[in-house]
Amino acid sequence: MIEAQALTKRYGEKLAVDDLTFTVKPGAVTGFLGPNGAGKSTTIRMIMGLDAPTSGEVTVNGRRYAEHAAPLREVGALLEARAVHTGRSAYNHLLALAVSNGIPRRRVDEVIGLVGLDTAARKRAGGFSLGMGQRLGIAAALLGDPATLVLDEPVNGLDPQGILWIRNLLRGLAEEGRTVFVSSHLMSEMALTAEHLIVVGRGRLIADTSVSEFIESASRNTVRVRSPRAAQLRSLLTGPDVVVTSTEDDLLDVSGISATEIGLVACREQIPLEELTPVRASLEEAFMELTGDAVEYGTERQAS
Ligand SMILES: Nc1ncnc2c1ncn2[C@@H]1O[C@H](COP(=O)(O)OP(=O)(O)OP(=O)(O)O)[C@@H](O)[C@H]1O
Repeated sequence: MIEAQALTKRYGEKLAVDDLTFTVKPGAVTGFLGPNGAGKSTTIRMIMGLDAPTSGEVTVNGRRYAEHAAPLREVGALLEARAVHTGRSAYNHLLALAVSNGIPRRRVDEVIGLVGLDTAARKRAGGFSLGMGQRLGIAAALLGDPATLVLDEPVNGLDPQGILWIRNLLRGLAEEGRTVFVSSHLMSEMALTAEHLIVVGRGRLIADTSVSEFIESASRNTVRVRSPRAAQLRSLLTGPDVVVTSTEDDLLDVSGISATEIGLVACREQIPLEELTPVRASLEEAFMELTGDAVEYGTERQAS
């Protein structure tokens, strides 16, 4: 559990984090979203005790980071999305961390297995690809078997397999009952990984909502329908909320009625369909809409 209470960080004139209050609960992946410069990394650094708040506070599992006797056992973090540059093998890197934190040696083998680095563990970590470096970083975060995990932009620069792997891993860790807090500026990725979202802009809280609520509220979902008898189908799609637009003779963009209902109407009237696609592409747009003011405000302020 992570609890921020009126958390504020000022760097000179710059208010990087502005009065943030939120709770990150166990048992779910919570996405921490915001445009560049929104204050995500600063917030994460304060969670991890790497930066002191100007005012307010943030606790992990009920205490400030520095107050934990064995912080690595409470919270694990992946702070930088790049490979570890080290002459040590992955195994020795993890072993050194374990030894200096009083973590038993057998846990090193466990985390290596967990992140799938078995065959590479004895190789020099400096030669790792970005994806392997991420796995090693996550192994280090998991070393103390912490109840809470914090990851700053873990999918940056990863290929699709790497992204899928991280997504499944984070979900699995949340299913085990852990608190998983993961920052990103990619709404689409978070929609697939997280159940809950905390959205910030210009250091301020913009939204604290479930992903499903966010998707529901995110502009109207549409259905793309292609049919050689589009005009006839269009005349049959009626209802108080139904809006149909058309950019091509055989193409309809329909909102206010589900793909299933459209399919049933077409079937009943024996109208052939060549395409029937629910379009949920407005997520990224909705995120831009939500954070747009915050970004514009930032530009204005910086310009003045
Ligand atoms: N040490 C620092 N000194 C001065 N300003 C800082 C410092 N660290 C961050 N800032 C400023 O605080 C604001 C928030 O930065 P932060 O890195 O936390 O944002 P972010 O949401 O993580 O952005 P990004 O997605 O680009 O990483 C930015 O305007 C940044 O320039």
